Amino acid sequence: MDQGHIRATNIACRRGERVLFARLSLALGAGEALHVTGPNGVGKSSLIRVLAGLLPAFAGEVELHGGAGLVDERPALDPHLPLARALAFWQRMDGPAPEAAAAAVARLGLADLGDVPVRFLSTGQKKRAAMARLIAQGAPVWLLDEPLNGLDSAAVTLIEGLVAEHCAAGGLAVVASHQPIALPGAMRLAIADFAA
Ligand SMILES: Nc1ncnc2c1ncn2[C@@H]1O[C@H](COP(=O)(O)OP(=O)(O)OP(=O)(O)O)[C@@H](O)[C@H]1O
Repeated sequence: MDQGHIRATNIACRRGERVLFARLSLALGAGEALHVTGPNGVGKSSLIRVLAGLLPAFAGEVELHGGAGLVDERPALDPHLPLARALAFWQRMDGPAPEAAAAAVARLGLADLGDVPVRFLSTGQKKRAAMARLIAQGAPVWLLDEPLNGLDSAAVTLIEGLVAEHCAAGGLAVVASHQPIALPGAMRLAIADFAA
């Protein structure tokens, strides 16, 4: 995997008329993880979108090196396609590694769901499918917005393990989660500390 890094310097985020946070800086390199915490509405998703380049920072700079993969609440896969075809589409777009894609499908317990249209998958199955796509992407930088939403306890443990493995392999992860997530050695950032 290529090495990635991400650095945000003195960023602020404005949504509508409100500045959600300001003077927020962070830096992560290979092997590091950051847990972004805070209550509903504090700006966790907004920070992830600023880091992903999907939302311009109101102030400050974001530098991201290496490919980035994003998993958030938005649909990751075509809802009309059977799961296997939806994943294969992205694997052709993203991925040099079909073996990694197949291994991810098996690891995430999706192997028997290949014929099921994505729109019929349960909330937890959709989240696991989004993670399978992310793994097959092979990007060093993972941006995860509430990756545990809708997951049962076994799937929570699985996602925690996948993030740990990604970091152990030299990737990095920024994980926004209002609920606890076991990320050994992770830094923590409470967005409320940067309220404007
Ligand atoms: N496009 C928008 N225009 C105006 N306000 C917005 C917009 N998008 C989000 N907001 C507001 O910005 C605030 C932060 O939203 P955000 O989704 O980043 O919070 P969050 O910490 O991820 O919350 P949650 O834990 O509920 O997912 C909220 O008050 C939300 O209503």
